[in-house]
Amino acid sequence: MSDILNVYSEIGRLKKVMLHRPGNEIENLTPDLMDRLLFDDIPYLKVAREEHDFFAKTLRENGVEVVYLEDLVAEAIEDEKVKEKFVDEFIAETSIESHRLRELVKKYLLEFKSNKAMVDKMMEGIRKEDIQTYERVHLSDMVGTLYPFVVDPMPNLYFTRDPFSTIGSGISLNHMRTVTRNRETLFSKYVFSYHPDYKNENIPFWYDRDDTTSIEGGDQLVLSKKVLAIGISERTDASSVEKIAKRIFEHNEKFETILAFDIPKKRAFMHLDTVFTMVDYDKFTIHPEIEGPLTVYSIKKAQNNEGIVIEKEQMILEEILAKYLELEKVTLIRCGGGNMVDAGREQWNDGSNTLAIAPGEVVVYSRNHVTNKLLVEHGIKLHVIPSSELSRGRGGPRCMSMPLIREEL
Ligand SMILES: NC(=O)NCCC[C@H](N)C(=O)O
Repeated sequence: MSDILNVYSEIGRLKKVMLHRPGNEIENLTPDLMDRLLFDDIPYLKVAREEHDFFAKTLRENGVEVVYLEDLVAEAIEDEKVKEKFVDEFIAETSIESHRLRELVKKYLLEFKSNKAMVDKMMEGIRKEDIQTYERVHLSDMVGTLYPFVVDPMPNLYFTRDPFSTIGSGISLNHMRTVTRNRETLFSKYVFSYHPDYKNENIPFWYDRDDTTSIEGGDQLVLSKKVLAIGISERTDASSVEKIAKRIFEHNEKFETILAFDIPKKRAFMHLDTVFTMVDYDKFTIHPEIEGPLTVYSIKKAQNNEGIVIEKEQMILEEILAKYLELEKVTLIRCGGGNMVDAGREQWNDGSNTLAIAPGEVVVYSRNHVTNKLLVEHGIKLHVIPSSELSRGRGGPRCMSMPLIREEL
């Protein structure tokens, strides 16, 4: 077992997890930007942070080591050359066209007192006035007059689940559907390429941010050491699932089957984990609205070890899961109890997006009381966290966490 990265299930006791504490990027979210930056409302940062701190405390109190993305990135760029390369790449991925402004932004960033302060600023976004105050320049000839930012904020960073995922002892460094979220993956690239904990570990990358088709972490579920589930969704292309399957099989990882869940392409169901999460060995939450349209394909290594074989599964979901997880029976716990009104409301606020910290033990949002009651009735132990502001970004406890190490089952 690797003690660096080890995730062979969704439910094994969580030992180490990566989070991002919501930062000033939330204070740069404006109504005009919400659509492009994938928010439906503007969270109140002070309360979002309190809620997030409660989440982190809940995890720590249950024996989980919590590390923060922003700290790992700051530690990864200690070497001055790496730091400069990082800043150059970051700037190359902004929309700044003027050479002079690029140089100015580079100088501005490199003059921050600490790496951590610089990284926080990169995440927060750079307003025009930040640069104007720093150096008395007139920016209107360089960037659109009315647009307030030189560099856009990245408000989705607190959803650490998506830009990369730990799968087995490797990493899927994802290529995201949208420009705004793809920028986030640069931070993960530097963590796994340059952080002292990871740089000499020969970590296999199952996917790379330079791949051309998209795949996001909310669609990547590790059901067991033999089975992965990957959503084909609003954010993940079918061809990405085939690509990652080939790479994982070629590397002789333990996984034998990838179940591709083709779900409706819809904002509310952007990733598989917004409608389906594992809560115990044989229990899952599910949003009832996907059960009708859902099609599952199994992907396996070809007999001669060359390529993959894809088959459409003909059974109902409970039977498919029972077959591949080698269980007698699987129970699906329906979001909102299957009532259309409760299900719709609670799925929208991530009622089916639970984070398992041990078999039968999950973190959930307080607001989804109908689904939470049902989980308890099914014998699941709940760790309930406040959820007024965090939920405005359309993600729940699983979306806000990236496991690095889980105990093997
Ligand atoms: N795994 C997840 O479902 N993550 C939630 C991501 C929410 C974010 N606002 C997004 O649209 O990407």
